[in-house]
Amino acid sequence: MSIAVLGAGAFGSALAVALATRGPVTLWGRSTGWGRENPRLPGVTLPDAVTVTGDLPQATRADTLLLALPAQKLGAFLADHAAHLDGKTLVSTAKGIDLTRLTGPSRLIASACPAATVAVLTGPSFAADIARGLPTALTLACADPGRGKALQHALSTPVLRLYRSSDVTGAELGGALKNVIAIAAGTVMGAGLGDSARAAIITRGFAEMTRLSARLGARPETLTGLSGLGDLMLTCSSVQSRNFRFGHAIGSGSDFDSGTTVEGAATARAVTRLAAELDEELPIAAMVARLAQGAVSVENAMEHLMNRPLKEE
Ligand SMILES: NC(=O)c1ccc[n+]([C@@H]2O[C@H](COP(=O)([O-])OP(=O)(O)OC[C@H]3O[C@@H](n4cnc5c(N)ncnc54)[C@H](O)[C@@H]3O)[C@@H](O)[C@H]2O)c1
Ligand SMILES: O=P(O)(O)OC[C@H](O)CO
Repeated sequence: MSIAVLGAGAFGSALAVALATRGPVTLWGRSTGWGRENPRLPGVTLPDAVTVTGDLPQATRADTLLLALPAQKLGAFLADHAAHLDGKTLVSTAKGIDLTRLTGPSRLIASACPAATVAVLTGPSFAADIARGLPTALTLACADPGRGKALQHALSTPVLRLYRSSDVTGAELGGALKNVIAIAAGTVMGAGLGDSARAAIITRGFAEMTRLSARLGARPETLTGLSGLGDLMLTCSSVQSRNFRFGHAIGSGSDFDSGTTVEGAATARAVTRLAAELDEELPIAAMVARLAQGAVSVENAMEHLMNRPLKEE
């Protein structure tokens, strides 16, 4: 299997570093003038086995392409480059729901590249941890069991352990939705509301994740696996998380660099629209969407969530 990573941000670069321990990897990016150390992944020198290129036709000669672009950029990228991508094995690593089409990456890929094999690589993993070779376990989801097994073996390393799933919908929803709840958890901590409040928001957020995912056809056990609960735990508890830090800035009224990729902000809006279409109530996600747009104060958001009608758990 020949492998290229498309998207030379923090995660694409980290995956290239990890997979280069197994053999040659091509890393494609729009701008690659930074040489062997990507500013999005500071302190990491790309090994010789990684070929960095800005030439997409060259990169897409590989049969397996890992798509490491932000979710809101993926649709346009696929539309622009479908001729180079269709027919390949395309593995999405994006954790978000497209705001215009209200679908996850797998359906975006399938509609732009109908002859491609689609897979999703997701789960608890900070780019910096993967690049440093720290032990990490992820989910590799592919509807085709044979192809899924081949990918699982080709993309695992002694420190990057992949579990296989055929539930593509569940795997990608877990990764997208946990980012929304991480913003909520960060907001709680930034506002100084305490660890108990964070536990409550994570737990009730997870209930929203499982409810929406079930409506969209995900298997419940996928949500309790690495791609759902596992990633939720990581992202809601670490300042390494950009979604958590974004929420923390909202809660504490601090500035936040708008150039940072924060998938949960747009995904909260997408989820709110999706929930309305499905007549499903997701109060935390809805509040995150409003907080992220500055449409409600933290105080009013918390008051609203705490004073909803009392209900059964
Ligand atoms: N960073 C992590 O720890 C991590 C871990 C797991 C999954 N992810 C997921 O990976 C995805 C990418 O995140 P990241 O951390 O690499 O973000 P990043 O901000 O570090 O990098 C994004 C990259 O995408 C490129 N890009 C944006 N639009 C593009 C386009 N139209 N064409 C080509 N390139 C384009 C940018 O130039 C940039 O290099 C996100 O969905 C994220 O949730 C990230
Ligand atoms: O930095 P974040 O919040 O985008 O999280 C990165 C990964 O998704 C964690 O698994």
